[in-house]
Amino acid sequence: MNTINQRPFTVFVEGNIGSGKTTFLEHFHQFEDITLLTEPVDEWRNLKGWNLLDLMYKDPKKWAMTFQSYVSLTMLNMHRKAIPTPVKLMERSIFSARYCFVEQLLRNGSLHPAQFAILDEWFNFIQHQIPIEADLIVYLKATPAVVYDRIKKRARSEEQCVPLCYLENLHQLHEDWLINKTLGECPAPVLVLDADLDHSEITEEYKRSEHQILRKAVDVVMH
Ligand SMILES: Cc1cc2cn([C@H]3C[C@H](O)[C@@H](CO)O3)c(=O)nc2[nH]1
Repeated sequence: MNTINQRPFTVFVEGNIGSGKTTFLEHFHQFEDITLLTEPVDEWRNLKGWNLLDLMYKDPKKWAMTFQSYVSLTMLNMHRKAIPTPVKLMERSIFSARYCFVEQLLRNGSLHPAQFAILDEWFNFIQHQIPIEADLIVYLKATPAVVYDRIKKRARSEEQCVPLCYLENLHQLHEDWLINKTLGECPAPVLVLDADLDHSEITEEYKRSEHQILRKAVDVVMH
């Protein structure tokens, strides 16, 4: 790849909590031409000793603004990270931050409209000042009841209080953003995978995206 000015083929992996994004990314560890950028959850769970994720879930009205402003900073860092490979796979994006999570927190009253307005201004500023491009969005589409069960089994402590209705709302926001195109802008073509499939069947489903992603990687490398 011409590393001077050509950007890598960039894929955002999007989906509800528990839809299998980390598992999907791990499937691509086998390819050396792909750099994987997983969601910086550990940074959100320990910023100078503060677990912002836990604070947000425990008292969203008080901490949602703080948490989402830090999420946006860490996601921006990931978008801007220079990588040596022809393909970059990123877990979520500043787009899902804005159109799924921040939107949800406004609608459920955790963000005051004035706080939302500030986060939206930052999102618009970033959009205009720092071009964030993507070539493909892989949408791990899952049924809310399925991800609810997975979250219980995964047992990430901060998430045990997440109710099914939160996941249903987040699911609908993903659908409106990526499928119905009635919410915000969709920055790339969307490949939908059936994320309800369990571990044994999901590898076949991943292979469907593998072809699209790797073929594009060859294009990037060859031109
Ligand atoms: C971009 C973005 C990711 C993201 C994740 N989360 C939460 C959902 C999960 O419980 C956890 C890890 O994805 O963080 C959030 O509240 N707001 C977010 N915004």
